[in-house]
Amino acid sequence: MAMKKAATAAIKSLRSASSVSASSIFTRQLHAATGSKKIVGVFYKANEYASMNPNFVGCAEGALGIRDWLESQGHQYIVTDDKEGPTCELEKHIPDLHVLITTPFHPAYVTAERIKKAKNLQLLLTAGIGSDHVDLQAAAEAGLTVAEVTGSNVVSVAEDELMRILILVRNFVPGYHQVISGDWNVAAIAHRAYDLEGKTVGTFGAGRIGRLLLQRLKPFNCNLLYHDRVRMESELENQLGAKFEEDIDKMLPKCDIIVINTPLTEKTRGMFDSARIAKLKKGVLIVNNARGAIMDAQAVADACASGHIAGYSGDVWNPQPAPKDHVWRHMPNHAMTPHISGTTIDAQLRYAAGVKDMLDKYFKGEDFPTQNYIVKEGKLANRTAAYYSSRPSKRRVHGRRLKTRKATEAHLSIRLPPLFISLGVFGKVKLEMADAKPGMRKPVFTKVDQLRPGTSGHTLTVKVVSSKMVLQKGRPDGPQVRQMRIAECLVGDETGMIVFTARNEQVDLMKPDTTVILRNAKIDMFKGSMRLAVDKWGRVEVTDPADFTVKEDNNLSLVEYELVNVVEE
Ligand SMILES: NC(=O)c1ccc[n+]([C@@H]2O[C@H](COP(=O)([O-])OP(=O)(O)OC[C@H]3O[C@@H](n4cnc5c(N)ncnc54)[C@H](O)[C@@H]3O)[C@@H](O)[C@H]2O)c1
Repeated sequence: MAMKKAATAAIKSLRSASSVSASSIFTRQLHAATGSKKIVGVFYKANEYASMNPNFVGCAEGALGIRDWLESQGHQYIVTDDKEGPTCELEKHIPDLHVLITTPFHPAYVTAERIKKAKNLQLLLTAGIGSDHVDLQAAAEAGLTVAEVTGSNVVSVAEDELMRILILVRNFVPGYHQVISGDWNVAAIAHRAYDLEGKTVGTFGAGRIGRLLLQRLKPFNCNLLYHDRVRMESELENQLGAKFEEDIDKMLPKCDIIVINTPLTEKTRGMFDSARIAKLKKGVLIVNNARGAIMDAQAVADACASGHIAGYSGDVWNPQPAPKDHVWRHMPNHAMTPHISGTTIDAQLRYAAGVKDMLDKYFKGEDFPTQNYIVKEGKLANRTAAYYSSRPSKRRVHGRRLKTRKATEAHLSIRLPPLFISLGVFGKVKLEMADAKPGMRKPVFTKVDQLRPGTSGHTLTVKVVSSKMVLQKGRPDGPQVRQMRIAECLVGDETGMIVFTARNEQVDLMKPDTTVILRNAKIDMFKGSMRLAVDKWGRVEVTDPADFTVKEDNNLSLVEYELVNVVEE
């Protein structure tokens, strides 16, 4: 009950999300204090399974594989699964912890009350995606930073959704039970088993997971629909073969299968109530790996009982762990599991790497990757404010300067950069953030004019046109431990030119007329324009001179982008 209240409060309190202003809040400076930190992690306990796989880092015993690393730097790291009630282990550490790492799979509900008690708290990290278990408004008011590992388990969830669709369409679960119980009754399965081909599948939400699902569904020759706050670029729509539906209530009744892929917000909480469900096709199948509370639990159970919903599958519940008497455990035609889709071993390694990367940046006073912020030092991140805003008609997106107010969303890359993590005894593991594939991925070379805001993971061959040192701190033989040098370089190929920000040793490589390969480069925005950079996950390599002439009259860094309001109809 307490957990339910906390989650409700988290969303309710966001009603005034857009009214939180930097001046009205008490900001606990994220990077102000140095020295030893007390870090607490709350993860599910694995007991006898903990030692079965050295890469099982997502459990309490595995502790994200960062214990040795943290302790070697003098930090205190406490890990528990005990998260409920006034005497739980987590509660004991609330008054003096600096960082709290939580996960959606075993959510520690971070209520306003807990935040108030946590006087030293600076940073809340979600190992995974979805921070609705945190009272974000209270976190913002306390000046905290909340960040998650955006993109870390999107492939895991999209694959799982595809599996659930097939399980429901084929009426798989009763067949499995027959085998276990010694039965053999083909008719009991076959009378309601179908092919996926030719069915209409609609996703409510087409962000990272929704798009990956559409991509995976394309070869099945379905009729693919999507509804989202913002329409994709038409090129991406064509690639995915999906049709945009502006009105959710016009899309839903067309669907044989509905998949939920939006966050839980004030707007999506309880959206699928009995009235909306009544308007769905009789016999509809629903897959929901997004959040349990997007559904009215009883309405779903009733519709499963009446047959209006012919099958419901997902891994998310409200609350979690689901109580033994949760109505979804006992409704007919369900294929529910505990919250597992986003915590495959591959996903664990990715979100562990993401958490480690953010902690490292936190200790060094560096910013996190922009897309990870949910609340940044007391201010709701743009994305959060847009999703959670109580004003239904507006959304801020990053887009090219547009003549009309109606914009398509800037390309949202679903290819995220590779991450490397040193996992203590497990050694160095190569990780791909979103499109994980075993082994090394062949780099795909990009041309300069294909670069877009908000993208990363680019590999390009460019010539250095010019290089100008803009910052130099510390001498190699000086008292500072670290030297810092930054040069702004113009680099380009036959399609265009862009400013590349070179740091430290990179500066030495960026000599005019040199040809370099920039591996895993990313776009940073500086005063509304794009700049290219290569951080520690990428590489700058000098290569053989290229034979192209740089197209100097197409300087992408001179194109100004702005945040535009997109009016939803
Ligand atoms: N089950 C799991 O293990 C698991 C793992 C990861 C994520 N998730 C859930 O999936 C959700 C989606 O993840 P993602 O990475 O695709 O996020 P995302 O931010 O990339 O995409 C979310 C999409 O939902 C859209 N949206 C938000 N509010 C909307 C509204 N009211 N109406 C229409 N569209 C709306 C956004 O525009 C965006 O395109 C997460 O928020 C999380 O709750 C679950």
